[in-house]
Amino acid sequence: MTNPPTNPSPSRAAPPCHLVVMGVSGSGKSTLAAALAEELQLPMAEADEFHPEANIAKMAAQTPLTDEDRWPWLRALRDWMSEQAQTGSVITCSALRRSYRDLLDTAEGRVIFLHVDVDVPRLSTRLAHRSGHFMPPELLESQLQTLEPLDPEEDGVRLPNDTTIEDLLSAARGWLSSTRDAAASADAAPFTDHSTDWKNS
Ligand SMILES: Nc1ncnc2c1ncn2[C@@H]1O[C@H](COP(=O)(O)OP(=O)(O)OP(=O)(O)O)[C@@H](O)[C@H]1O
Ligand SMILES: O=C(O)[C@H](O)[C@@H](O)[C@H](O)[C@H](O)CO
Repeated sequence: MTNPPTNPSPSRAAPPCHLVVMGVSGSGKSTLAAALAEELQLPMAEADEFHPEANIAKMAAQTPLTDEDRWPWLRALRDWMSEQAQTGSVITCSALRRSYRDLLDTAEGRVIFLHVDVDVPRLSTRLAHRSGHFMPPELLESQLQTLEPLDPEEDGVRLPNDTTIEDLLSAARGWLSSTRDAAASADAAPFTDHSTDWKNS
């Protein structure tokens, strides 16, 4: 994870937001989250960094995590998000079930879910070509079975990642701009954008 920016903009007036980049293993969460954190100059954390060693060992041994394995991990992540309430944050977290997202949503500040979604053949290919990651492709089936897509009343959006990473980033920018504009017109912009103009970049 990275530390909060040391020189946050003094003009930051809008309520900060937490962007939870969610989805199954290998969907592209880290790729998107890193790009957004850089553009928005927000602190970023990878949920994998919050797993106890026992969880990592379990997954590496091709055993899916249970709810009981996940609750303490999700609470630790939620607490980190609350610590970033002054700036907002970007985090990667599978957040597969609605109940997991509801827990994360108790962090201080607005919590937005960006669901990175990839069709299964592409996902399998990308995972097969990935190396140096503890998560085995054999757990993909369990990830897909556990995944509960965003409900309409949840604060967030599904972003397909079936083409290029640039397309994914562009879709995320577009949706975040529109939700920012909607919130601004209700006098509650969701976050301060530090890039020059990310709508047109
Ligand atoms: N649009 C894309 N086109 C091609 N490759 C992609 C695309 N998006 C992601 N990838 C690749 O797919 C792999 C998985 O991406 P990434 O690590 O970002 O996923 P993740 O959801 O963070 O995975 P995990 O949860 O298992 O850590 C990486 O090798 C990444 O470079
Ligand atoms: O809820 C889970 O089962 C875990 O978060 C997994 O999704 C992995 O940690 C991650 O995908 C690997 O990077």
